[in-house]
Amino acid sequence: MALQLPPHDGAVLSVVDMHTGGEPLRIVLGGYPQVRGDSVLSKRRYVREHLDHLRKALMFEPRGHYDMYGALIVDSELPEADLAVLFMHNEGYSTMCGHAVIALGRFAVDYKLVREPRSPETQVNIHCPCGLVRAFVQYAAGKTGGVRFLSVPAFAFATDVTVAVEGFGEVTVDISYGGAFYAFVDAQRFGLDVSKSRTRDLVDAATAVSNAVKSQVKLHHPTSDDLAFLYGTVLTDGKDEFSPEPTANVCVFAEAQVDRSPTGSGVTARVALQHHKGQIRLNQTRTFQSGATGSQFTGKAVEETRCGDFRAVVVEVAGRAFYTGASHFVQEADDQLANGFLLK
Ligand SMILES: O=C(O)[C@H]1NCC[C@@H]1O
Repeated sequence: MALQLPPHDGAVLSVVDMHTGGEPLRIVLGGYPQVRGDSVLSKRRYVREHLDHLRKALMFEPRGHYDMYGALIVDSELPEADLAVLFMHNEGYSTMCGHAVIALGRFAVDYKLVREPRSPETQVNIHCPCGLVRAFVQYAAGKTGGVRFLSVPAFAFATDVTVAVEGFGEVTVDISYGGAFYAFVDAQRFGLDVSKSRTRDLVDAATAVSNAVKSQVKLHHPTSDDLAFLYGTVLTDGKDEFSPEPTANVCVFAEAQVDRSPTGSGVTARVALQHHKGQIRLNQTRTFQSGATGSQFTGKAVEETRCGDFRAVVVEVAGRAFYTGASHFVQEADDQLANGFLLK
């Protein structure tokens, strides 16, 4: 039987679903009204204020789930951008998402959002809320493959910051920026192992750290106040000194959401931190592994630069994304749960 839309009221939301290292990405193809704003950051504010019901419809149950992630493609104000994107998750809208950039790089080539694709790599300039991110998509014989991207300048914001964490006492964290701010802590501090412990225990510890940092540390970003918030906490295996062996981490972001991938923006921030501490040199490639799924990204600092007063680096992250499907989502006017719900 051919796919036929079921009875519905109102707009149909069409999406393509992908995953990068296990982390979902639901890309909106159609059904959103026009997103107003003269910059990507103002568009991010607009969707938060006017279109948040659509985020909930797509991210929450029954169409999504607690840990769903999405991308809405919008117009960019930058002439060099091929597309701009707003990221969405269980709590709102992030400023950077590496796993999404890896998926969107492929998507942009496959869905012809860029000029003629080139072998061996096609460049896709993706304007994220944090700034312009340059993605390079492997392309051969008409097929897209792995993606590497150069993110916005990343920097260590503060190291060895002691915060009082509810249930755990004083904890010393590092805070670093990779398009979004993260706190970093060795999971051993909580008697946990990022690859073996129960996800619920990792989430509880990471969430307690995020709450403490949010309430006790004032963040700022040189270019915009919209970027100055803590996105999450990355628990690590503590293996920060350079080694050819992978190092594992788990990222808990937004409202206790768990990244299945090694977290592209987290890897960016972690490489910046390692470079700041002299644990990794320019152009040394490190492998980062998700404690959740074992999936891997590579990361390396490729250039020293500045971001305001901060000494920063440009970090390259690489990984692979895959398609999982495409859907048309509908709502019925008399469905009391049509707007979505989450089980906590
Ligand atoms: O890869 C990343 O950067 C992201 N994945 C989910 C949380 C982060 O935005």
